[in-house]
Amino acid sequence: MTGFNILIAAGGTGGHIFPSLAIVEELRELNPGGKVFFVGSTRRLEKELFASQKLPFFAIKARGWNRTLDIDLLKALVTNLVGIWQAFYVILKTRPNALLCMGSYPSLLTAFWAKILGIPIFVHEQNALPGMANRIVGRWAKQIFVSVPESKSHFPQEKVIVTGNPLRKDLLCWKNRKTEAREKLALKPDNPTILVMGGSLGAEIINTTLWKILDELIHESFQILHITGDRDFATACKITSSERYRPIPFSNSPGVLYAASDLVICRSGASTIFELLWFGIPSILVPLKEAAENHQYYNALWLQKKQKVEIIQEEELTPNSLKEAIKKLHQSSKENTKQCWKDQDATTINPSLEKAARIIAEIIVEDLKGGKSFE
Ligand SMILES: CC(=O)N[C@H]1[C@@H](OP(=O)(O)OP(=O)(O)OC[C@H]2O[C@@H](n3ccc(=O)[nH]c3=O)[C@H](O)[C@@H]2O)O[C@H](CO)[C@@H](O)[C@@H]1O
Repeated sequence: MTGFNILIAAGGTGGHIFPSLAIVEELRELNPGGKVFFVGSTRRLEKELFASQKLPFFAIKARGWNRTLDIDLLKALVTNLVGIWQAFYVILKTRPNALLCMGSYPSLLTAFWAKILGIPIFVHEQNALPGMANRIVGRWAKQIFVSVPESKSHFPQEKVIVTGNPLRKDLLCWKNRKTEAREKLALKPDNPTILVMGGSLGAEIINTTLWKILDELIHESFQILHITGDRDFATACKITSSERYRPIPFSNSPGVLYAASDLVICRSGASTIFELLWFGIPSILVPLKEAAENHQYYNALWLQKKQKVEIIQEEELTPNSLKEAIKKLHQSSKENTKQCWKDQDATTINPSLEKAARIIAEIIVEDLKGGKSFE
């Protein structure tokens, strides 16, 4: 038995890629001798991420389209025509026994060939409101894994399994380790600590609003860990000389940053939401308004039902509204428990988070053992 070739289509943003990396960690154990390949978009994030993990990666062209007859539709058509042949090349080159689609347009183009060639397709959807690519691919899929039950109704029900959202081991292992995390980061052990981040690409609007209240926060003894994204990092380094402010361009291991923090200010992409749930950290969420069909807002509402969340819509994000939200969460934490800012450890709200990657990998491998392969 030499193992199976599995092709994972995950592109565009970290939100599709990071859960797939968690699944790969499990596939390595369950599918020894097998190979995992990735196909995604031509963005820099993917190339760098997969190269750093030494994972074989193919970049193909793909993009979404408007449903109106205009020049944009023509451009999309040309791009996707090129992409679809690139996807065919990837399939020929990797000869996969199965395709796992994590969402995004490259996965749609790759799934098109898998469907024609009879390669079993699996889908994982991270968001409460599924994206268009996954909604289409879901019709061709053998099994659909979803992070939350709320997205079930958008897919053929009989194929759906609610698995939770796969999180990387390197992140899972930092739960309930605040003291150690602060030591590792050389932070003060008792000062309230805020982690500020955008999605996988950073968020300019969050960065600039934070900078306007930074002096006040520092003065009130907050320590701030700020993932700025590459673009704003140089500016962030010049904002203050206070050692209570730590700008970071991007972190390959955000687990330690979450673990050290009492409050997170961020976007509400799916992976971020589940990471907040895992750590049980109160958060201020600023949903990305231009995200398809406003799905980040629905992600934020979903988390709000489970734990302390203040939602600030982009048009309402001002230095004042941000300050008020921080004050509110800080205050309520202090009232709830005297220890709160020190040891606000998560209760395990969703135990499947720990197992999501394993469950998905197991189902795919077991299915392949019983099924026929593409040779
Ligand atoms: C613009 C857009 O359409 N964004 C979508 C994209 O989000 P996007 O990739 O921005 O956001 P997610 O919250 O899903 O994922 C971000 C991931 O990046 C990681 N991270 C971030 C910063 C850092 O320095 N290091 C690091 O590892 C986070 O830990 C997290 O795992 O995919 C998500 C999942 O389909 C969607 O919900 C988002 O709406």
